[in-house]
Order: sequence, then structure tokens, then C-alpha cells
Amino acid sequence: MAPIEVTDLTKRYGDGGVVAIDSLSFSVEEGEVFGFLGPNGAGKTTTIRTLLGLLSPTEGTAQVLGADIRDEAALIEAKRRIGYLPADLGFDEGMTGEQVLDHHAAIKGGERREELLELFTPPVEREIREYSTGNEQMLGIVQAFMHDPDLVIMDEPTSGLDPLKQEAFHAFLETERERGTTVFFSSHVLSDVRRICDRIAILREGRLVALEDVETLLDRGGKRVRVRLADDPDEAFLTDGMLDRRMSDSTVTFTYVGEYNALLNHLANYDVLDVEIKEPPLEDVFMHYYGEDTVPERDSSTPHAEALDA
Ligand SMILES: Nc1ncnc2c1ncn2[C@@H]1O[C@H](COP(=O)(O)OP(=O)(O)OP(=O)(O)O)[C@@H](O)[C@H]1O
Repeated sequence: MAPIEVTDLTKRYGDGGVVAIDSLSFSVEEGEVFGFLGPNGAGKTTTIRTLLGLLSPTEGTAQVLGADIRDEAALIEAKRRIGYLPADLGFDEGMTGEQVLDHHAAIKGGERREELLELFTPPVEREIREYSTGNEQMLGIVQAFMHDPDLVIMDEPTSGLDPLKQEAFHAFLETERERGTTVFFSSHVLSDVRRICDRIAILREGRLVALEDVETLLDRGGKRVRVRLADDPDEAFLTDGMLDRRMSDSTVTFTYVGEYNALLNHLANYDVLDVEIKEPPLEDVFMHYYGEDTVPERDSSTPHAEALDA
């Protein structure tokens, strides 16, 4: 059985109030690094907390390492083999990092503790109240992996990390994938998923709007291009595959979804002073490929995610 198997999972807060997640169905395969993306308020944290048994589902269910999330005893047992990095770490301010890790080791084990502390370097001798956000996050990462879990679930793992530590975290996850650890994490940063994820799901307003491998998503997202020309561009500058063109004097920005050779040949007709090509912000991917009309209706019974998971 897949390490995470989610079936028609729905969570409503309050009496018939906010539908935070709505009939989610997907599975995370063994050894897979799975990114769970979506804008603020999409329902990522709600999904994660429900998978960990910290919130009870309104409808539907999920199996995590074979345990039904509604079966408290089975879930407690399964959680011994799960690592969890919450969005809100909630460490005891008066404890040192060392004490936090000792406590975790006593419950779940800590065979990888030293190895992880060499990669992520929280000042373990200090009290948590003296920690920066990034240090707390690093302590959380060490805690999530130190008992060598089979499945790791993380909520926004790179939040608060400086670029060097983000890079270390990405490299670490690549080696984890080689070791066969199954990883499920949420993010709203596309660069987080670019290198390390096998597949990603995109959540929007509580519904899955896409579930596919990363290459497919990035191909569809195109590239954000900014070109500075020696002269103001003419109308002929607008060519196939350029979306969202914006011009300011001789600088043109656009999203490009066509063939790269065609773009380079086209640019060769102009006197180009500067060119920048980068990944589009995730929001742009949403706008172009998962826009309003692809968001399933709240009352629709269409199994949209499965349909996309071809
Ligand atoms: N305790 C709560 N009571 C009522 N509504 C809530 C509660 N927690 C979350 N919500 C609502 O549920 C929806 C999903 O929130 P959730 O925190 O799961 O999203 P998220 O994708 O994790 O967002 P973010 O990226 O901002 O953390 C939002 O509309 C949010 O306002």
C-alpha cells in the first residue's frame, strides 16, 4: 500500500462554515518526494494536520503508512515511523535545542542526530527563546529526520532558511530520495520543488487542480523573459508563444511557452542589450494553466484530480 493514500478527504471548520479542503483524493508512492503546492489559504496545513490526526476529517479518510487516520491507536503506532515538521514548531522556549532533541529521541529514537546536526547547525546548547527563525527551522528539520523515519511530512520546510541552508536542504532531500525515504511537503515556492520533487499536487481553494510530475508542470508554466533592446520594439516583436507582454520603453517582459530555438532566432533580429530568462512565479503558472475555469465547482462531483493524474 502507498505510504499516503487520501480518499475524498474533506475538512470543514465550524458549523458548516469554511470548507478548507474538499474531497481530496491522491496517493504518495513509496520512495517518492511529493510537493504539495498552493497559495495561502489553499488548505495545505489543514491537509497535513488531518493526515497527522491533529484534526479530524469531516468526511472521507486517509491511510498513512497503512494506518487509518481515524484509528487513533493505529495512527500513534504508525507515527513512530513518521517524521513531522509542522508550520508552527511550538518548541518549549525554556528548553535548549539539546533537550528538545533528547526528548524526541526518548520517544522515537535518534540514530541520525549527529549526522543531521552537521548539515543543519542549530545552536543546540542555547535555549529556544534565543533562536532565530532559521535556527528553529533547522532544529525542526533535524527532529523530523533524526529517528530515520520511513515517511516524512513537512509543512513549508524552507520557510525562514537563508539561501545557503535552503540549498543544503535541497541537496539533503536529493540524497534522502536516493535512500528511499518517502517525503511529502507543502510549499508555495516553485524553486523548492524544481530540483527535488518527483510529482507535485496543486491545491487551490481546497481542491486539487493538478497532480503531475514536475517537468510537465514547468513545461506548461513557460519562462519569464525580460529583454532590453537598443531601440524601441516594433509590432513584429510579438511572436508566437509570448504571453502577457509588457513594454516599458525598450524593455519587454513576457511569459514564453514556445520553442527556445524559435525565440533565440527571433531575438537575433534585434539589437539585444540584455536578456533574463527565469522560471515564472508560481502565481503565473496558476494564472495561465490553472485559472478560474479549471477550478472545479464546489458542488461538482467530478473526480478532477484523478482525471488529471493520467
Ligand atoms: N481553525 C480554523 N478555523 C476556521 N477556518 C480556518 C481555520 N484554520 C484554517 N482555516 C481556513 O481554512 C482554509 C485553509 O487554510 P490552511 O491554513 O489549511 O491553508 P494553507 O494552504 O496552509 O495556507 P498558508 O499557505 O497560508 O499556510 C483557509 O480559508 C483558512 O482561513
